[in-house]
Amino acid sequence: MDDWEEEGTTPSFTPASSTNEAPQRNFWNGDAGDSGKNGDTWNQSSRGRGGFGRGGRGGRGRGFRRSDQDELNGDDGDRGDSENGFRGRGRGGRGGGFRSGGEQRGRGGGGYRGRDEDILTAAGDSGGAENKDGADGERPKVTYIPPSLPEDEDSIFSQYKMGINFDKYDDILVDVSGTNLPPAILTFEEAKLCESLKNNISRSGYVKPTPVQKYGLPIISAGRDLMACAQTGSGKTAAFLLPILQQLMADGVAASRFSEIQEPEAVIVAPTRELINQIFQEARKFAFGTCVRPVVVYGGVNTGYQMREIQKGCNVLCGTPGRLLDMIGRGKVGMSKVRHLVLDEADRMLDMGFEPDMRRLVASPGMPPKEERQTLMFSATFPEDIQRLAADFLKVDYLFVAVGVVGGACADVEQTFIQVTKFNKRDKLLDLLRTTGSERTMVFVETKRQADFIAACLCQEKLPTTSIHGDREQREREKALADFRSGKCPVLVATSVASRGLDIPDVQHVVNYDLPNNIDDYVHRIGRTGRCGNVGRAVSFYDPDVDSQLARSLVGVLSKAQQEVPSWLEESAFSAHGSSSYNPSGRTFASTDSRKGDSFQDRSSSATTPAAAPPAAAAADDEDWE
Ligand SMILES: Nc1ncnc2c1ncn2[C@@H]1O[C@H](COP(=O)(O)OP(=O)(O)OP(=O)(O)O)[C@@H](O)[C@H]1O
Repeated sequence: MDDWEEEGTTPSFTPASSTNEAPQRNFWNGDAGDSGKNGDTWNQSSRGRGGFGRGGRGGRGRGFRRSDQDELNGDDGDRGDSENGFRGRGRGGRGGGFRSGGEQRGRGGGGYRGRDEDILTAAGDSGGAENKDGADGERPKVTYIPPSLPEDEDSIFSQYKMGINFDKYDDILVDVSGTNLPPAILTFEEAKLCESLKNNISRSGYVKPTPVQKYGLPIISAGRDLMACAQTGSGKTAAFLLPILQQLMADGVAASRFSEIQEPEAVIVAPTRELINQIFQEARKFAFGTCVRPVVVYGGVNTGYQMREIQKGCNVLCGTPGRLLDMIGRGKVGMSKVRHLVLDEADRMLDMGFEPDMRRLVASPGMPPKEERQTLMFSATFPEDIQRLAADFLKVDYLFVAVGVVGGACADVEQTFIQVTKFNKRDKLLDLLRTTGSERTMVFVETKRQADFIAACLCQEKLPTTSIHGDREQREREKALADFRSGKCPVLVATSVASRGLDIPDVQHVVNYDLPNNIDDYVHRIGRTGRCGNVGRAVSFYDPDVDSQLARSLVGVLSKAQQEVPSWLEESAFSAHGSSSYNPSGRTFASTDSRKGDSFQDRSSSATTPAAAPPAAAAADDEDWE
């Protein structure tokens, strides 16, 4: 264990498993840890931009830095079986197949952590479930049982307030491609939902559907497969939950305790524990008062507890991939009744980290083939290469819905950039946070240790701060989120583990202390604010020494969100990539169903509303900036 993480706490920052020495040192301006001088080492090890290229999927700057890899696979990856594990492409992961829990072997336990490295497991992440009752001999049994969820209606239906720009959703261009498109709905009434669902929708404060819901509901109700891309915070979760629940209720499914193996009708997967938990809570809300029972399984929580929850009856199983596969492997859930399979954050679920798990999931015993199930994919970003891969999981005639610019940032987020150096960024952060007062702010950093370090520094400066990252225990992660949500700690320092999907009310501000190394991550991170028609602000620290590879994509995102592009950023983009293909002018719309690149257009019809079809140059333009 790295001494960095062993001791000391701060008034409100208490990373129990990974406490650090920060309070004893003058970290803010001092020379410990990642400050200037030593920061060199720190930064070099953690910001190696060149590492882990994606091969075959280039062009979007989606390379993986060491820390990304670690974060992605260690916890963001959230393979229940491989927390903190290192996972590279094609590492074989779980060893495939479905063994019983007892047979599953440990993940190599322990791990090596050098001073400037995050955890690398000695034996990779092969095999096994996270909680094997100590079977691997080295990992302590996971005992954490999350607190019971509130049962009272007020808590269940606590609402995210619609913002002043909610009605502007109506102006966003929507492009649907594929054949035999079901007509979009304009109101929830048109969706022909059953009474209990309608009541739950109105109790949730939903008055009218967002664009992705207007198109998604009828498409899903018609039984079609769907790939949907819509901006962050625009209601994708309800877009898939409502029609699935409607279908289950119409079919009269009901949870039954009387079966040893539970066979859910719907399976939903998402890449992080917090996100899947959130989706589960949304499902629980919409299913309130009905016979449909959602259950959630994810890593970091006692497996026995989750098995007991499943055994109480399970119609909608929400899970992170590792724990879900573990439950299947243990024979606690069967897949033979699955009619709806949802991949939320689908581009991440099919990215290098999770693709093998997704393939295992669809190949798991009993899982109906794609022709016999409905597969739904949702995200705010959908790179073309991932779309092509996704087609393996979808029926040939799947529909593609693009709300606005595929991969575009939410226009309700005001994006600004500050040029920094590694020597002055901490002071800049402090200056910034001093002006934001008690505004709820998420600060994204690159590494887990950086998260602890910055959080400790901020606490030392009397800014109540907490942190979330993959080295924290699940109990701590959930506590950190709860403290942030409640406002006890209005600043949350996070790694990319918190970049996708989290829907936390009143986050006014996102700070990219370290910019991510790919543009999609940027779009998801800043999407933690400016949700559901609310406005938000994102401030990104741009260090020309390390961030220039992102400049061009950033200019593209800013332009397309009709935001001011700083001239220095434009220059940086220009010089980083040459002038021949540089085109900062943002189009207002681009449908990027990857099938349009080939002969698909001949086979499909395409509807673009409310405005005219995109200009023919749009596709080429899209290529330009990505
Ligand atoms: N029709 C609606 N009316 C009012 N509020 C809504 C509506 N649809 C969704 N919401 C609320 O908007 C918020 C954002 O929705 P959601 O989390 O589903 O966004 P998302 O598109 O999945 O975002 P992300 O891309 O970040 O995952 C939630 O609090 C949700 O309850």
